[in-house]
Amino acid sequence: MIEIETTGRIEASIEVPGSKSLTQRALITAALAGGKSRLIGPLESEDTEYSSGALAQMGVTIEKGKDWIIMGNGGKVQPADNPIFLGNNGTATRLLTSVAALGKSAFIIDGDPRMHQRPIGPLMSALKGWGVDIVSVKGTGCPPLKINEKGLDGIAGGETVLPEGKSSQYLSSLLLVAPYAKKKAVLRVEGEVLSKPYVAMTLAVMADFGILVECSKDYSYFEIPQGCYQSREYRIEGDASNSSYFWAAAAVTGGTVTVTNVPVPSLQGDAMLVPLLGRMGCEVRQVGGGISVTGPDRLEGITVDMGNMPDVVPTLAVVAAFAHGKTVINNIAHLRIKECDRLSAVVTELTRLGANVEEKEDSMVIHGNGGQGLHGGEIETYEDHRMAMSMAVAGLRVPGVKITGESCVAKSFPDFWERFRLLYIKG
Ligand SMILES: O=C(O)C1=C[C@@H](OP(=O)(O)O)[C@@H](O)[C@H](O)C1
Ligand SMILES: C=C(OP(=O)(O)O)C(=O)O
Repeated sequence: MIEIETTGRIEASIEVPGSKSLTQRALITAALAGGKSRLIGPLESEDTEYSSGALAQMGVTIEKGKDWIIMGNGGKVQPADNPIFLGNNGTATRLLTSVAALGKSAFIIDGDPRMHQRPIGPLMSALKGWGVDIVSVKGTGCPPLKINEKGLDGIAGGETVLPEGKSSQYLSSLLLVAPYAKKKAVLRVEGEVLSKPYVAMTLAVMADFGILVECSKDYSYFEIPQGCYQSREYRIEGDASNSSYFWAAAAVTGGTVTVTNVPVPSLQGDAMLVPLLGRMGCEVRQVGGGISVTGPDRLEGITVDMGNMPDVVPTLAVVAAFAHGKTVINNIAHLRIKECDRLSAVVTELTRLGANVEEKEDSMVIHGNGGQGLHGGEIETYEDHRMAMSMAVAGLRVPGVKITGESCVAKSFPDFWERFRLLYIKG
């Protein structure tokens, strides 16, 4: 357990580790490329360890130093001797399922008990439409999965339908492997696509590695050309989701924090948290290659649709607890299928600290009164890194906030606590 210390106005400048989403995408495109790629500034964490380990099981050579060197296999995925275990890494589970489907042998994709509750049925259905043999072992539409048990070979391609876009990871997964289908791949998506900026990020990384996808503006239709990714040197942006805790620290203490390595514009949709902090009263500026946030004397509540940036909802909710007036966060039902049921967890833990918060089916309402009446407490983190990191921000203003299960930050930000401590321990 960690107890956070309260502090006055924070003045800090920080370089955050590389983006989890970009690292995993670039790993996959580099692994499927022909030739040698170099990733500059990749994220070293539990989740990226799972992804790179899985790709190594599929025969890809990855040398990890400060940069990562990847020898691409040109799309020739090798058999894995053992099941591929991905913990609670939703991104890798969804993205690498399709990579395994490119292989000619059987694969088992598995994860931890929470991953056994996180759906993947819509992706399975779309892959079946491309001729892939894939089953959910327990018949739950969740992992573990068996792929290619009948000895079918690769992805046939043609047209398929993704029946639901509640996780953008289904769509990213299909797009990343589609160039390697035997016939040109076409993809139709039914229903609203949530977390859209992650799809844009996938398309951008594919383009950077030489594959240009044609699509409709609303992401309901895609045509993916056949081809092979081109190996290259690729620089990973700092992680915007993980920067959010530092920007939020500035917002709630009335100080200034500059994150030096999340650029404007960023490939990461979560960088759009910054304008939301601006709407709440913060001053936001582009500084060199980074973004600076200064907290105001008085934060104001806002109404916002966060369907496109689920991972920074806990951060905004914590800031809202220090604002004046009501903050309504809409369109966030997909928070319920993350590392934990994050919608419910955020409401429960903010309530534990004395905040007035309502949980609705797909939204939450925070009734802020400038942080008055908030008090300390032992925060449960539900093995969810974002719960731990976001609730720590409250402890900068409220005495006695203790974070239990703090090691869960290893998923995306192993040295988070060392860096966060620098905000309140001086010298
Ligand atoms: O593609 C990605 O890298 C991610 C997509 C998002 O998931 P959903 O699309 O399931 O909302 C996000 O929550 C996750 O942390 C990373
Ligand atoms: C939801 C997250 O990750 P994933 O879906 O990859 O487990 C996250 O990092 O907040």
